[in-house]
Amino acid sequence: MPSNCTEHQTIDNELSASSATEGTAGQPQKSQREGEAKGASLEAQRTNTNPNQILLASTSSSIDDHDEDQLGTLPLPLLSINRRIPTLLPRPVPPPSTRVTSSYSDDLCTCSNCAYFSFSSSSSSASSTSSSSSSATAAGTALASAAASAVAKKLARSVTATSIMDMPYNTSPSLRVRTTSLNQLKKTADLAIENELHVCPSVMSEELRKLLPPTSETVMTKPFPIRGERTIADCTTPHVIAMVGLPARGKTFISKKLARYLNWIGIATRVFNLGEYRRHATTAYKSHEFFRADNEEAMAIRNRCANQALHDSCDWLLSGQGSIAVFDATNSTRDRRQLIHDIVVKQHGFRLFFVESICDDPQIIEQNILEVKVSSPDYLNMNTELVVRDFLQRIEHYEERYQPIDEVTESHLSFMKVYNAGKKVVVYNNEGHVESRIVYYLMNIHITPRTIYLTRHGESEYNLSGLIGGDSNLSARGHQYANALSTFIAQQQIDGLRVWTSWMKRAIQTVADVKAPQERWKALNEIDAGHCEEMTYEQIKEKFPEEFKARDVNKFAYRYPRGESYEDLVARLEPVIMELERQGNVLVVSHQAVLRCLFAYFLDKSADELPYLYVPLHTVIKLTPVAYGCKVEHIKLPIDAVDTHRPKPKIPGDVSEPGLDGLSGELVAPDGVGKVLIVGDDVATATNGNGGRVDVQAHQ
Ligand SMILES: O=P(O)(O)OC[C@H]1O[C@@](CO)(OP(=O)(O)O)[C@@H](O)[C@@H]1O
Repeated sequence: MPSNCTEHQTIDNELSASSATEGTAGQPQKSQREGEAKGASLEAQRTNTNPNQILLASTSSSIDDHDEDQLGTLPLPLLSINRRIPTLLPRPVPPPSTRVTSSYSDDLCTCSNCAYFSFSSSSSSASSTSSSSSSATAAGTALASAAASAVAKKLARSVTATSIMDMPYNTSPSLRVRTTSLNQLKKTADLAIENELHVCPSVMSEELRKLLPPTSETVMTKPFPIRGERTIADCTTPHVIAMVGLPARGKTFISKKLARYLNWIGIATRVFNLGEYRRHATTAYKSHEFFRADNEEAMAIRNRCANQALHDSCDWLLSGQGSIAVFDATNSTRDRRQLIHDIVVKQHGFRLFFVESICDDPQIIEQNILEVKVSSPDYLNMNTELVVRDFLQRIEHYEERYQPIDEVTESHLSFMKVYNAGKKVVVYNNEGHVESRIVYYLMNIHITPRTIYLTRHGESEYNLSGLIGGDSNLSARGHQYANALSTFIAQQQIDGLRVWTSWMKRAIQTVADVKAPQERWKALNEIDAGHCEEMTYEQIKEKFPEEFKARDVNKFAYRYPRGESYEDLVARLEPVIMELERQGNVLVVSHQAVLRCLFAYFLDKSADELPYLYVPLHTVIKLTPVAYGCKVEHIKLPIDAVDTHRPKPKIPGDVSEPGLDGLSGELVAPDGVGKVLIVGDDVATATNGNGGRVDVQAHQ
């Protein structure tokens, strides 16, 4: 867009700023190949420096038992009030030469507002540095009139005959609808309003503007921010989520699960578990006596640990490393909560949200003790019965002082109460986007035992020829897998199983014989490779070498021209995860990239690891929730298939390094995620555990 028009310059600047804050915008158009290599490496640097791209793995171990309520009488160490409140997820702004201000920047404006014309590239740097807003010079005007017809022609061409490759790259999936609108636009261009199309977008009618292809500007319309995009001010304020509740009420379960979810959607979150602080500070735990209110020595230790954990949570947020700290402790007295409020809200200006877990169902409590307390380091080598007895006494000590959050006396707090693992939920003073998402997520999770089965479709015709994307049929071996899968599923006798597939033929054909209710999810469709659809990796490298290299540099953030990135996929899959959380037993039949995203959610994998997770064909991944983690079993059904896994090459863009040969019987996943269970020809025998190898990893 010409930038010496004041109006345009403003828009340019906005767009530049917006490009700079978006994780995916700013890729040069085809005509600017010169700058692409540089742009790609800058993009990589830029995304690498975005802390939000690096999902923080929870530092908490599988250890639970943080139920260290405190009296809240000791003052917490004073933290500096003047410390910087971090603007989360800072993103260095790329130099102007690499910015693309707008997808219209190639277009020439003939509107009366503009006195500047340029036939050159879309990069804003040259024009923005050389121009001034008042430079409606006579020369410019003369040039304008001389060029007017050429401009009109060029615009007409660009509107009516824009090839897909000339379309802007920075399209978000949520906006894909606009691509379709372009066709409408082309038709419209033939009609009477052609003249209007020749004006710059800033002076176009709102109606017409809506039909133009998406730009970095329109990325803002995403339903919620994803990694690297902080379009909602609420997300820039650090949050402390403080748990509340008696011991064995599932606080650690909620904390860890919530952190895993938030990290997965791109909000860096870390759990600060008080039990771990206490165990680190002392090995003095001998029995429930430690938690008696009149045990002064122990109480002093507990208070010190609580102070330290809260202090560390705030420090971590202040350091800018993360956005949400989950303070996993009982926080079961009013005084303690007030103290947390004073530190978190009054002193630091952070947001504070309490999540109280209330449970009076003895079965749930007992199950919790048996599942996670028995294996706690507090009870090493202790007989289960003694553990249960000791723990119940520990709970009694807490009950003496426990004050549930009170709507009247603590009306200034924001909180939610979860009763009996989600039977009832109360939300009070809920504020802002982040809290709403937390509430929504916690309303959807449940603790009923169930199993999730993930599998890719059977081998497809495109898999055989190495083509990515498309919508091809199953190969002959793919059909064999479909048969084997239906046999396997039938043998598992899974209660109330539901089958979810993408809309792709290869996925639907794979479950043709599976006897269970089926649902098709468009959200489960494979990553959209845009211009690279139906090409082999070699062809992409040949035709778009810079693009191919850029993907290897940062595969998670890389967005295919007119297609999607893994980052986009995660955003697209959030509703699927939410619904999976609500369901019982589900078989999900989808695709390599999509299943990597789902798998990463369950295994708490970082954005760096996610795009390289090993999800081979003809293998069922069985996920069973256990304690705070997930048991993973890879069950390879005995039908050969090609291996479509392309490991991260040492040199970006290198296709010479071979992937794994799926036929060679490689057992261990290349990235160490899970192991492979090879079942013999007799699926029934092997999967019943009487034959074959069972290699299982539990991920906490
Ligand atoms: O992100 P990468 O590693 O390219 O993997 C995704 C690719 O996997 C493929 C196969 O190469 O998935 P699938 O066969 O499961 O549909 C492609 O369609 C898809 O583009």
